Amino acid sequence: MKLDKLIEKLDILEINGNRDIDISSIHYDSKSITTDSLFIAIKGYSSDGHKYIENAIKKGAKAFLIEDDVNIDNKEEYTFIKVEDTRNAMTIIASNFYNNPTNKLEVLGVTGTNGKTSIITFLKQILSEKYKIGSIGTINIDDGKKQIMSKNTTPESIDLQKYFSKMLENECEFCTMEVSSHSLYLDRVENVNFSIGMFTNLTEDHLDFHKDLDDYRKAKEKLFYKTSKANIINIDDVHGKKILDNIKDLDTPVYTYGINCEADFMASDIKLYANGVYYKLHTPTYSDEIYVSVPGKFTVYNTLAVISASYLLNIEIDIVKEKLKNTIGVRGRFENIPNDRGITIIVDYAHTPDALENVLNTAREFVGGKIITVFGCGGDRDKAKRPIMGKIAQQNSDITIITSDNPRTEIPKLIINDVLKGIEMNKDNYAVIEDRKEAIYKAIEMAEAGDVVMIAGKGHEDYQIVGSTKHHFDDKEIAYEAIQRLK
Ligand SMILES: CC(=O)N[C@H]1[C@@H](OP(=O)(O)OP(=O)(O)OC[C@H]2O[C@@H](n3ccc(=O)[nH]c3=O)[C@H](O)[C@@H]2O)O[C@H](CO)[C@@H](O)[C@@H]1O[C@H](C)C(=O)N[C@@H](C)C(=O)N[C@H](CCC(=O)O)C(=O)O
Ligand SMILES: Nc1ncnc2c1ncn2[C@@H]1O[C@H](COP(=O)(O)OP(=O)(O)OP(=O)(O)O)[C@@H](O)[C@H]1O
Ligand SMILES: N[C@H](CCC[C@H](N)C(=O)O)C(=O)O
Ligand SMILES: [Mg+2]
Repeated sequence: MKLDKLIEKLDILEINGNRDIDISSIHYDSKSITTDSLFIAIKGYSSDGHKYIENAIKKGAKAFLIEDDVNIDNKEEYTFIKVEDTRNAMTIIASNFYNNPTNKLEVLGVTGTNGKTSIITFLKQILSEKYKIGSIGTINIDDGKKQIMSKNTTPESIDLQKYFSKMLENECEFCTMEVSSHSLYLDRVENVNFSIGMFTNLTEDHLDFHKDLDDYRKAKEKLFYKTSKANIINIDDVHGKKILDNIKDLDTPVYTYGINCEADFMASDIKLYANGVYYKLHTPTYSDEIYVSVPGKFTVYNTLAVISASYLLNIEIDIVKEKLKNTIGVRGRFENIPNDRGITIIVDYAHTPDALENVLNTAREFVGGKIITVFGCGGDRDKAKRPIMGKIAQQNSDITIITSDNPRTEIPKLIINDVLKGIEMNKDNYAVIEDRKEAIYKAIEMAEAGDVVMIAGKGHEDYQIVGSTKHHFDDKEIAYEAIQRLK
C-alpha cells in the first residue's frame, strides 16, 4: 500500500521524506521487520521503540512513525512521520493497512474482570450453528481456519487488524472477542468497529496497572462508545450500574441483565447443582427454562449475557438452549479431572479474589467432605489482591495450600509472604508448599472420598513463568500424575 494512503487520517505534526513509496508491511517490533516496511516507534513501559530505528533500517524499513526527533546518518534516504502519540496513530494505520476489516466483520466484544473467556466460548458454540465464526481471547485466536495460542488476551492493534482481515478472507461473519482493560487503555482496539459490547463485572485486579477501581472502570467503559448495534450490561454489578448511567443516552441501545434487579434479561428460580445450573429466563418478549452443564452462580450471569447477545442477533432460543445444555464447558474453567478415588478435582482459572470466592462457594454447594484449595498469585501483577485472596481461600476452604503461580521476575517466597498477610496464622488449616507440583501432589494425596480439591489460578495455562522463561507446566497433567502415583 502507498504510504500516502496508509497515513491518510493521521494528525501529522511533521513529515520528512518521500510519501509516494510502497509499504509492504507494518511493524511495532523491530525484531519482526522485513524489507520496504514501516516501523512504528512506541515508548513503552520497559523500552522505547525509538532506540531500534537503526536496527530497523538494517532490516529494510523505509519509513518511520515517530514521536521524538531522530538523529541518524543518511536520514534523507528515509521517510519520517512525526505524530503526537505513535501508539494511537498505529491503530489508524493498522486499520487502513488491512482495509478496515471491522466495517464488514461483526465484532462482539466482552469486557469485565471475570467471565470474558467463558462468554466468548459459549457464544461461539451457539453462533457456529448458523455462521462461520472467528474469535480472539485468552486461550487462543481462531481465524476461521486455524487456531493459534494467544500471547495476550487482546492483541496489539496491528496483529488484531491482521487477524480480522484473515477472518474475512476465511469467510467469517462474526468475531467473538475478549476486550481487556489493558487493550482499551493502550488503544489496541481504538479503531475497531464493534457491533455488540458486553460488560460482565468489575472487581479487584490489575491495580498495578490502573490507578484505582474508578480508573479501571473508565478503561472498560470505553468499549461501549465503540459499538453500533447494542450494549449489554450486568446491572447487578455496581460498576455496571454506573456504566449504564453514563451510556444510556448514547445512540446505541442498551440492554441490561441480572438476577437481583429489574433487567431486560433476568434469571429467577435458580437451582445450582454439582454439574450445572438451572433457571427461569425472562426476556423482553418471552420466558423459558435454561439448563447449563457448567456449575456456579457465575454461569447464570455468563449465560444471561450470552442469551442477550443471541437474542439481539435473532438466534432461535431452541438452538441456544440446546447448546448450553450440552456444552462441553470452557477449558480450564471449573474443569473436572475424573478419577477413581471418589474425590472431585477441579482445575480453575480463578486468579482474582472475586473469582476465587465464587468457585469456592460453588464447590461448597455440593461438597460432601472437605475443600482443599491449592493456589498462588502471579508475580509482576497486582500485589494488593494477594492477602485478599489468602483470606478468601482460608475462609472458604477446610485446608489451604499456598503455592506459586507464574512468579515471573519476583521471588516466589516474597509473593507467598504477601498472600500470608491475609491468613490467620494461629489456625492450622493452611500450609505453604512453594513448588506447585508438590503442592498439587500433597492436596490430592491428603484428599478423601467426598472431598473437593480446587486447583486455582492457571486453568488452561500449560506453562509456569519463572524469571522470563516459560517452563512447561500443566495443572491438569500434574493432577493426573498425582492420581497415578497413588495407585
Ligand atoms: C503493560 C503492557 O500491556 N505492555 C504491553 C505493551 O508493551 P510496551 O508498549 O510497554 O512495550 P515495551 O516492551 O516497553 O517496548 C516498547 C516498544 O519497543 C519495541 N521493541 C522492543 C524491543 C526490541 O528489541 N525491539 C522493539 O522494537 C516493542 O515492540 C514496543 O513496541 O505492548 C506490547 C506489544 O503489544 C505487549 O506485548 C505488552 O504486553 C505485556 C507483555 C503484558 O504482559 N501485558 C499484559 C499485562 C496484558 O496486556 N494483559 C491484558 C489483560 C489480561 C487479562 O485478561 O487479565 C491482555 O490483554 O493480555
Ligand atoms: N461472571 C463471573 N463472575 C465471577 N467469576 C467468574 C465469572 N465467570 C467466571 N468466573 C471465574 O473466573 C475465572 C476466569 O473466568 P474467565 O476465564 O471466563 O474470565 P476472563 O474474564 O476471561 O479472565 P481473564 O481476564 O484472565 O482473561 C473462572 O475460572 C471462574 O473461576
Ligand atoms: N491475564 C491475566 C492472567 C493471570 C493468570 C495467573 N495465572 C497469573 O499469572 O497471574 C494476567 O496476565 O494478569
Ligand atoms: Mg480471558
